[in-house]
Amino acid sequence: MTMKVVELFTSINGEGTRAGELAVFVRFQGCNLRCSYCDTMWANERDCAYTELTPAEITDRILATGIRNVTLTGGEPLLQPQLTELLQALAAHPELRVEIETNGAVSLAPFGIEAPWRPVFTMDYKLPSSGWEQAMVTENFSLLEAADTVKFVSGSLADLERARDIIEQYDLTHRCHVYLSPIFGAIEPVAMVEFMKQHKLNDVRLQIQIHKVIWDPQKRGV
Ligand SMILES: C[S@@+](CC[C@H](N)C(=O)[O-])C[C@H]1O[C@@H](n2cnc3c(N)ncnc32)[C@H](O)[C@@H]1O
Ligand SMILES: Nc1nc2[nH]cc(C(=O)O)c2c(=O)[nH]1
Ligand code: SF4
Ligand SMILES: [Mg+2]
Repeated sequence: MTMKVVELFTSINGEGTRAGELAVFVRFQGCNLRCSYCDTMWANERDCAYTELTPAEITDRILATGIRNVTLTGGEPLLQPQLTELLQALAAHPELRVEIETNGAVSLAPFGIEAPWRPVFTMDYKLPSSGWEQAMVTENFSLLEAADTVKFVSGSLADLERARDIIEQYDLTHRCHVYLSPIFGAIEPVAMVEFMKQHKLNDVRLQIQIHKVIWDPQKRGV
């Protein structure tokens, strides 16, 4: 069995707790959502170009880069049937730090909660602008740990209000990292800072996708 890889590249991580550090990215094909703002919609299409690789081959390619931070993304990486096998193969190399970007619409329960190969999760909570809030699996919040992150990608004040409600309702700042990130180009970051100040959002971080500042925002493989 193989996994569908649409991109495998090294860059700086533009998002999350290791933003600014080098990371190797593995982007998988296919997603169960179609967020209005998705910047990798091409990777979601069934007929997009992908390479079929086994977990062992992906592990070899990651090791060959010499980079220790690994980000598994997509598309939606939790939909790959061999993900657990890949996580187990990567865990055999303890120098690797593995993180998964996931959309909040797939249960985290099968993915290594309490297992030695558990990765760090960055989980989105899809806000109204995405069009997919109804798909959120809120049971996932109780499976998150201190090293994990919940990210709210926001495009309006209504989104920010909703994010604030969810942070409060699930007491997220006491559970894990909490990030607000603008839908690129849709909302002025300054408006997000004003919102944070107005509501005294302690322990919440604003995050801007660094790679879209460094490179053309449409550029792939960076
Ligand atoms: C492309 S998704 C892939 C992983 C997974 N499907 C998810 O949604 O988390 C990776 C991250 O990019 C974010 N993202 C996608 N399009 C964006 C945009 N236009 N502006 C800001 N963030 C965006 C997503 O919200 C998610 O946090
Ligand atoms: N440089 C860079 N950093 C990223 N961090 C998360 C990404 C993603 O698409 O999940 C991403 C990405 O696409 N590029
Ligand atoms: S869940 Fe992630 S990959 Fe899927 S459409 Fe939304 S942003 Fe794009
Ligand atoms: Mg991206």
